[in-house]
Amino acid sequence: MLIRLDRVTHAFNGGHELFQPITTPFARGEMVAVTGRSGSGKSTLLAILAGYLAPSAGAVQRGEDCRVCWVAQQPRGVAGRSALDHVALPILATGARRSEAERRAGEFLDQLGLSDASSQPFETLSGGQAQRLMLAQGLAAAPDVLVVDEPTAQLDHRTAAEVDAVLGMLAAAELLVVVATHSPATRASCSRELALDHSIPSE
Ligand SMILES: Nc1ncnc2c1ncn2[C@@H]1O[C@H](COP(=O)(O)OP(=O)(O)OP(=O)(O)O)[C@@H](O)[C@H]1O
Repeated sequence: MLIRLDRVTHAFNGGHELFQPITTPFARGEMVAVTGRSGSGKSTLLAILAGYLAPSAGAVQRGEDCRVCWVAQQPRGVAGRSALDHVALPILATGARRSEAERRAGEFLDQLGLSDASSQPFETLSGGQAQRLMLAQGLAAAPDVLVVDEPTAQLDHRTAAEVDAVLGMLAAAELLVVVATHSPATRASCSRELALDHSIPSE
């Protein structure tokens, strides 16, 4: 077990609880979809899982040395820097030599089908390539848990399908992947779903 939620929910600033209390374990190799209408608390739950936000109710248990990486909804990168540079950065941050960091970054790019875009500047990547680059960068940080917020929201059908396939592959690599999504296709590629639809009304 990597993370366990015990009767976790959240209310901002003394307001209403966003979703009914959740009790569930999360293990390696799982790919969990967090679903629900807009405002149901998907991003909030991701932030709780990532440890960025303490829930207003319930308890979160996290395995020792559980490394979490957050992949944001909007790909963010540095114009003028190559795809390879973006993935090498978290590896360099661990103290690796540049040659070693670039070799390993190349492997992550390859895994995500981005080998051909390795030397392309960030701003020339397509939406799908940029989203996959964010996943490659997240992986390069060697996390146990990859938290992914709406990875396919901005993508066309075909590119979204590519990203969904990649997410499934990551979970198969013994990571825990938790993905907030509105997409039925993304949900279908997950091993289970946490539906926040039965949220508590504000009245
Ligand atoms: N820091 C905050 N302070 C107060 N309220 C917040 C804060 N962050 C989010 N909220 C509110 O909490 C509710 C849930 O937000 P959240 O972003 O978790 O929903 P979501 O399900 O991810 O929505 P979407 O699908 O639109 O991304 C919303 O009503 C939002 O306005």
